[in-house]
Amino acid sequence: MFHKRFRSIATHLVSRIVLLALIGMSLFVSLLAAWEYESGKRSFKADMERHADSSLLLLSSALWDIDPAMVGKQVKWLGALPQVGYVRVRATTTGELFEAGIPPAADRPAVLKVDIPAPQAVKAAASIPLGTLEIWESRRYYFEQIRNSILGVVLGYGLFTVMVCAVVMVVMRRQLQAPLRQIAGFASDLKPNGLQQVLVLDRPQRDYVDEIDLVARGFVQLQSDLQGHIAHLDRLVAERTAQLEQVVEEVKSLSLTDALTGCWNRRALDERLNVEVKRCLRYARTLSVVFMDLDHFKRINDEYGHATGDAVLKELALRCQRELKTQVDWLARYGGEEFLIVLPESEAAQAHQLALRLGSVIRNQSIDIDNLSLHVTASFGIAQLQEGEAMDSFLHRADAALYEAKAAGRDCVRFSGAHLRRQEKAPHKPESGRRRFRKGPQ
Ligand SMILES: Nc1nc2c(ncn2[C@@H]2O[C@H](COP(=O)(O)OP(=O)(O)OP(=O)(O)O)[C@@H](O)[C@H]2O)c(=O)[nH]1
Repeated sequence: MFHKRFRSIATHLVSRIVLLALIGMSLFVSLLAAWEYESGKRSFKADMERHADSSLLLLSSALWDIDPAMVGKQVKWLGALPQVGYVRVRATTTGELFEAGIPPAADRPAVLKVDIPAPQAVKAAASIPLGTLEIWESRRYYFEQIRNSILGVVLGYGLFTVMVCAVVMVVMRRQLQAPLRQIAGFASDLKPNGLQQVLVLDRPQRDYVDEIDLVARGFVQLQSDLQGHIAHLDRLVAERTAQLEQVVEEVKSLSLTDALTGCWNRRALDERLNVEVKRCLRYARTLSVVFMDLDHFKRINDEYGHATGDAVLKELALRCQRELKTQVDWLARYGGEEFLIVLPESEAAQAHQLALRLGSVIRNQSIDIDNLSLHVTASFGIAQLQEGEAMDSFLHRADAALYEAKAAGRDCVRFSGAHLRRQEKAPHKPESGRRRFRKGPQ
């Protein structure tokens, strides 16, 4: 997920503390060095004044007595002081020079320069000074002093910084890093179906809350909100799926149902009859169909209008449905004013009985629409499925039988097949214009 290297907050914080400490220390050390140098110079001068005071008496009498050994000894003693770099005594009368230490650069003035007066006892006789005493500081000594002082400060400062960093690391690890890592691990392991998991942090009980507790509390809230949201979405999906299934069912039903009469349409007929024919052929079951066609329906349309024709068709389908007593028989609108009744497990004789009954119902019961009382008749053609017969041929025979019924003067029933046709009177001459077996609705 992340392509950058990991760097903990504690490390970041510690590096910042170290950087800050270094900057602070540099400033502090610079100031300290300057201060140490100045104060060193001041204390050196005071020191030298003290030593000069104590040496002046000795130097004064030594010069007066012209005792160069004593002067040299005293100069050596002064030069041996660790803070003194160079000491020089020049005798005024003889011009003799006594020195100790390493001579400084020519342009460096002496820190202390004092005249050596004549001893008290002869002061009146010799009013001019017997010589001059000059003292230079030892730079090396003072630089060492400053270095030692800075080293102490640096060590102390460094030690303090290390301790602060260690404390920060420990506190950050315990208080921040460990719980944050735990929260991050919990979050990455969280699955949509495991939102009820509870985040438990390995932290001691305390009587206050901190930022980590707030994050953990936020997590609990987020989980609960997500659970609620998912549950809501699940409900919504279930609701929508049910609605969709209902719509699909309705569409399916509409696609298989005839809108006018409510019985199966031609499409459903083809699907269902095909299955029925195959089933009967495989298990050697009987299957019969009855083609039913209203007689002179065109006249009704022509005389009373299309709407009346529709009402007649609806009524015809209704009467048909009422006569189909068993659950297995079913009715389909084949096209126009033509219907097909499918009778599984029925022989032609049973289909005949049904057709006669239906014919009688249609003939004898007027169809009342508004103020009209219409009397209609229907013709029927029957066929029983033969061994190994295809659906088309089966329907074709039933349609041919209907054609015969029409030709025989209508309002009658005809069978397909010579042996059965004998049961009914031979057909009359067919009327011209009667349609033949069709593959689809007209
Ligand atoms: N009202 C209405 N009429 C329809 C519908 N479908 C087909 N028709 C009509 O049904 C009539 C069928 O006419 P024909 O095929 O000549 O049949 P017929 O007048 O019944 O004559 P025969 O069948 O020979 O007795 C036509 O006038 C079609 O317009 C429909 O859904 N509603």
